[in-house]
Amino acid sequence: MDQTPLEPAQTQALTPMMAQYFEIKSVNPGYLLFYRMGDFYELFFEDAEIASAALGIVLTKRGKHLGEDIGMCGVPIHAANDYLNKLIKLGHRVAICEQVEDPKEAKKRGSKSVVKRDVVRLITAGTLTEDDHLDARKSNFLAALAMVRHGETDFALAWADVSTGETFTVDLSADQLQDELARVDPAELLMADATRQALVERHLFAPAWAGITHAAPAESFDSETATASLRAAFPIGIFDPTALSRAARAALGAVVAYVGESQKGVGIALRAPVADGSSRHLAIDAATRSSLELHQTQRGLQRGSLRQVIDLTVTAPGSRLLSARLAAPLADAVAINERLDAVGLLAEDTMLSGRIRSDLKSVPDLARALTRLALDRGGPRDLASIGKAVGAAVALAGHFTRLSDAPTVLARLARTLAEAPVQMASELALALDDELPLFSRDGGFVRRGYDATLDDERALASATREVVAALQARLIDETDVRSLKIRHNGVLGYFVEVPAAHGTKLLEEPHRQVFIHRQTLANAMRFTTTELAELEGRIAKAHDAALQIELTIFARLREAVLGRTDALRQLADALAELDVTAALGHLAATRSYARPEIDTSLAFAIEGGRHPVVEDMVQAEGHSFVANDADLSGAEDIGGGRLWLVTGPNMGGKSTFLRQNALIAILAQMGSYVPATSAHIGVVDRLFSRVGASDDIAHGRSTFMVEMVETAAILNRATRRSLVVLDEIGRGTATFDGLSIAWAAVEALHETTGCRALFATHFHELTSLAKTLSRVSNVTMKVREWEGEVVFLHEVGPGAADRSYGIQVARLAGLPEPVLARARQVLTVLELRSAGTASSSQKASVLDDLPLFAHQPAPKPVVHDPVLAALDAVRPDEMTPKQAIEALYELKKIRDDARRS
Ligand SMILES: Nc1ncnc2c1ncn2[C@@H]1O[C@H](COP(=O)(O)OP(=O)(O)OP(=O)(O)O)[C@@H](O)[C@H]1O
Repeated sequence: MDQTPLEPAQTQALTPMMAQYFEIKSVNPGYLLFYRMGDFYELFFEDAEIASAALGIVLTKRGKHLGEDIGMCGVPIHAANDYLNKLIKLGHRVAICEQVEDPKEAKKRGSKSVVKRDVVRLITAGTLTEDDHLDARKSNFLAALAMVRHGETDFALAWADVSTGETFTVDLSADQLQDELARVDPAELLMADATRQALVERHLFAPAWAGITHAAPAESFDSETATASLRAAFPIGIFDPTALSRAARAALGAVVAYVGESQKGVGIALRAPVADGSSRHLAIDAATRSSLELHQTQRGLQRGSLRQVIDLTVTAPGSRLLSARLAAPLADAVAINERLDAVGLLAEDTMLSGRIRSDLKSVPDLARALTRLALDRGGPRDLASIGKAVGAAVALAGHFTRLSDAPTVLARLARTLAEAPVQMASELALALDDELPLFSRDGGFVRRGYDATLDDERALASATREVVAALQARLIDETDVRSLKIRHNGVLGYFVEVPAAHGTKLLEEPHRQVFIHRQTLANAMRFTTTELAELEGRIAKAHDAALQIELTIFARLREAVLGRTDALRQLADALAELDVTAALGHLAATRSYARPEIDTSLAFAIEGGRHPVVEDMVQAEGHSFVANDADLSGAEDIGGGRLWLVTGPNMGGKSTFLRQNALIAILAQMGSYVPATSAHIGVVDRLFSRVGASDDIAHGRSTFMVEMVETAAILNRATRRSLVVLDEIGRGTATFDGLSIAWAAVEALHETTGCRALFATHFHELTSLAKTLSRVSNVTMKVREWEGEVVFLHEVGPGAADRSYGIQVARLAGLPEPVLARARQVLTVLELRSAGTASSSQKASVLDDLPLFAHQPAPKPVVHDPVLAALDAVRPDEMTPKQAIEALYELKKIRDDARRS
């Protein structure tokens, strides 16, 4: 244990340890340095201040540097993971600096010499591999954004989940950046300073990136250097870096460099990159993702998101794949139908899907275990996980044998499962014990009977323990101390212990020839003997020998596993895909979802559609969800898809109806059945949904400004194949401006874009557009008025609402009655005025008081009352009875006079 104090600097010279600290710190800028000292990681100077504040641990001092106190705080090794987790979640990066030699070696160089230390690993949000740090059901991506300029500016994004090895690249134009990053949702984003600056200048740097972005040196984005490093990182033959664009090469190069640097020479375990062309996917922009609450609600919660409702997977990798599919539904009818065929079979054959799901439950996270082994960070439990996964795959493959005509996807999965490396798995099952330690260095993980030499060494070790017992019995006999015991602890090793009362006996002749005193405690005395020391040596040797054999076996098994990396990765993919398929089948079967008909038409015909999340909530409250139809189907020859104008009262269910149709499109295209009785959807290329406004105060944009920027994006980017779902465009400004903008937007969507669209509005004037625009129809959310109350039927029917029932809703919300009464009064006059039937006195009496907030009830005029004034003047305590009677008469007289006047 190296506890060399940081001596107060008498001169400006550094102590050797501080010199070492500064040297290591200077090559790892931007990282909190966890500097190993004995059983602690210590942090110094500013790092200590940051960590103590972030972790709530005590900031102490340790010596001085340049006359100033050196701040210090430390975390114990055994609890370091928890502290690391906290720091990483707060966006910090940590360099782990270990002692890389035995302190005894350092001592040999002189008593003042410092133990050699080096950084063995950089821990950052995007490069985590341990289960302790990772969310099992979430991918953890490190992304790098590269920018190259040659006339036009090109961008590319590369991203990798270091824990599973999955790696992707995509080329992007400037206007795709925000959407793609919202899809990938990286834990850490790298870019060169110049790129960041250029993005900021062009208003392309999204505020959400600030917390996850780290600067990477420009050199690591060099596409030429990258070519060489990529060739080294990925096996030739599987991947050719020159097939990538310059930008993609640069981005991938930066990912590889950063991962390599973070693992400090242990190597990188990434899979051959997949070019993830965004044209394969249904494009969903960042605002749509957040408005539809796909992965989390707008308040950042999992509960209430679409994912939470549809994720019935039973394994963590399955859940990650489902999440990825939800983030990137397909845009290719053939591929979607292939997925649906597989889901369909499992939805119908509930026996089969039940068996599959029950077998999958015990399948461990193969991909992450494999990566840990590849990075030499894995232990016996990772080996066992792999064996278990292979074993389960074989059992799962068995379920498919009776299927004669399996859908393409299931047939492919069944083939991969059947090809699982069974022999390797049986070897693992033979070798590994049932109870396993976390680390191989702890030993005791090889099953008895697997290796004869190991069994011999173990027998020797336990035999020597029996010899210890025999020695104890002999020593008791020889000394006649019945309470003599041979014990063991970490400091002394084996020793003889006798109660204090007998200690002196052993210090005297003849026993002092045999017993060597080691320690005196309050009530015991400890000794050793030459024989015991020898025995201890033999036990340690046998134990060491056994451990060495176990480590060799571990290394061999690890090599065998890594030799099958490709097959195992494919197996991991297949298991995850099977889980997703079975989960979607289960979802379809248990929630009455229907298979959507997917083709390349411009159809969008939903019968009995439901909102998957609101349905759950409404049902939980004991109500039933009202299903609604939508038909936006169009055709090229009539100019495109249809546009429904949805009017209706507040709280009537407009937003729910709009959102449910967008969600049905997403579910259908990710290859899931949908909450409807039937659905026919011509593949949508882009989905835009603006339901529910949000401020972007952090970005200095008002609600209205955000709405206009987003509307502009839709009008500029939507195509005939798109689905646009818009809620109350134009409400954030003056009525006429808002109405005009909404009016023009509907016209543009109808005349120019021709996309399928739902447009909810409170501007009832818009409904007259249905008369002039051929593909526009009016629908309304039905309500019934009952005893002055409004009853929401949540039912969509043809026609236009004539009123919004805003005041009734305000009443439900608890607005004070006087305000409601006044609102009713104003509303009546406004309605009469717009109908041109208000009388002049109505206009004068109410409208003069507009705008609304000028209507506070006028204070009552202060009327001078002479009786009250006279009464005020009366001083009863100062009056005689006679005066009192006179005052009474006077008051009555004043009252009578006042009445007369
Ligand atoms: N189809 C439905 N069946 C049953 N309940 C529904 C249905 N649609 C909506 N609701 C219920 O009505 C509530 C209000 O719905 P929603 O937010 O869609 O109304 P809205 O018309 O958009 O209101 P606003 O115009 O005030 O935003 C929902 O939270 C839900 O509880």
